[in-house]
Amino acid sequence: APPAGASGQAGPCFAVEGPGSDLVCFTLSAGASGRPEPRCFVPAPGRCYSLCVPAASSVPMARLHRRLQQRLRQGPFGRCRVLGLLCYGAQAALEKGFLIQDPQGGPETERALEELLRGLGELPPLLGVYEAGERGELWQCLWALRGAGGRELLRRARVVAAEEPPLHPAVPGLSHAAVFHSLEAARSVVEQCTSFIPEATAVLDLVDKCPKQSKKGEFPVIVIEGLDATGKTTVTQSVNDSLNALLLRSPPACISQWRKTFDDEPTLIRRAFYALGNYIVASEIAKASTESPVVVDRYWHSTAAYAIATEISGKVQNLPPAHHEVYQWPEDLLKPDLVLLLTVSPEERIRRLQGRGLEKTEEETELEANSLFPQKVEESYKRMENPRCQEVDASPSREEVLRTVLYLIKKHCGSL
Ligand SMILES: Nc1ncnc2c1ncn2[C@@H]1O[C@H](COP(=O)(O)OP(=O)(O)OP(=O)(O)O)[C@@H](O)[C@H]1O
Ligand SMILES: Cc1cn([C@H]2C[C@H](O)[C@@H](COP(=O)(O)O)O2)c(=O)[nH]c1=O
Repeated sequence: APPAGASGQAGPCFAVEGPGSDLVCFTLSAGASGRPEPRCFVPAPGRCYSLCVPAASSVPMARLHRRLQQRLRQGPFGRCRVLGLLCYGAQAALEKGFLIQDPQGGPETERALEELLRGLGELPPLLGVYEAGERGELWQCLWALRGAGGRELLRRARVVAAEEPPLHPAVPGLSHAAVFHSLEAARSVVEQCTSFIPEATAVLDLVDKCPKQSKKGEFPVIVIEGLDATGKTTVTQSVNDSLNALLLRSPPACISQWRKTFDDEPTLIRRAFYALGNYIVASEIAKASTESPVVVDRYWHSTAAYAIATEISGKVQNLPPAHHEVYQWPEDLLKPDLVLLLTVSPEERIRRLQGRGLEKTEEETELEANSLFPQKVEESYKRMENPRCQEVDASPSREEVLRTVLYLIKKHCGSL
């Protein structure tokens, strides 16, 4: 079999979220490298496979990745563990894919993967198959699937552990694939969706009708941010009553009926939709703040924080470091005067989520509230800059939280 690269140099690097949410990194080597095998693979008699989709920032590729993700949850893959895989390298753009661990081995999973890949028809289908060598070492065979059921071995390389990169591999691509820093960047993604999401045209029409470069009026604009069930709706409504303000929210009412449609799309498209929503809200703020104070339930900080936390797998430490460009406010988006971040302990948030009695079971609520995701969202909020979020402990009674919030508004925005 051909070695890994003509010069025998190591191939691309891969990162997979392993047990305990640690990022497990591995690379390919032409022969013995002295490095140990990575920890994320199933031992014999299980089998492991991988597949990758290039360029997560392109709409067709993001859709392809989503299709694969959905298919890998069904049918013959039910017994497999499917982990997110990132393929990165010095020159190459980030690729996103999957590591499929079949604990039983056997030919069914490989056959089903071949069939899945051949059915895609948009990419040269490449399938990584992992196999143990004679001394227990691990090899990756990269197969190109050809017509009439044939396949060609492109490379066979030893799988060895790699050091974790200083930045999570998804960080460099965040500004292209998830956190849009201009109206134009988000608009161009949604524009590419008009042929398969009819609602995208309506969203673009609404955005295009908004005056560009909206300017704030003389009244203060206060944004309330925070995780689900931290009390934003409760606070915004009471602040509104107290200040005789106008209440707005992101995404704005005029596009919220299409939210479910965009929520079902790949993150690239979903994030562009939320980003555009903020520009519509900005024009609503501009108008309203000439007449009264404005309170906004979620705005840009939510859009960015949820996007970052979704894209960055693993632990809170994997987030982009403080002061990274993803935490900066977009230059073309109207800025509020004050952003308050409501925080409560995970236990109190569970109580409030359960108190609302929505469709989740107790166990699901606890899992959601204790997972790393809300921690990453909250930490991202705290790293936002210019304007930064001012944290408010929202665990006391409704009345006390309202008093604190009104005090902060008065302090920052003067007499109202
Ligand atoms: N200070 C408080 N003390 C106790 N319960 C509260 C307090 N503030 C809000 N709640 C309750 O917590 C639950 C969640 O509050 P709320 O709906 O205001 O949160 P939210 O942040 O707007 O949530 P979401 O973002 O999911 O819409 C509600 O049942 C609400 O009555
Ligand atoms: C505005 C906005 C929201 N989201 C996410 C955050 C929450 O989990 C849900 C629901 O929010 P809501 O307050 O109940 O409306 O939507 C997001 O990911 N990006 C955004 O810009």
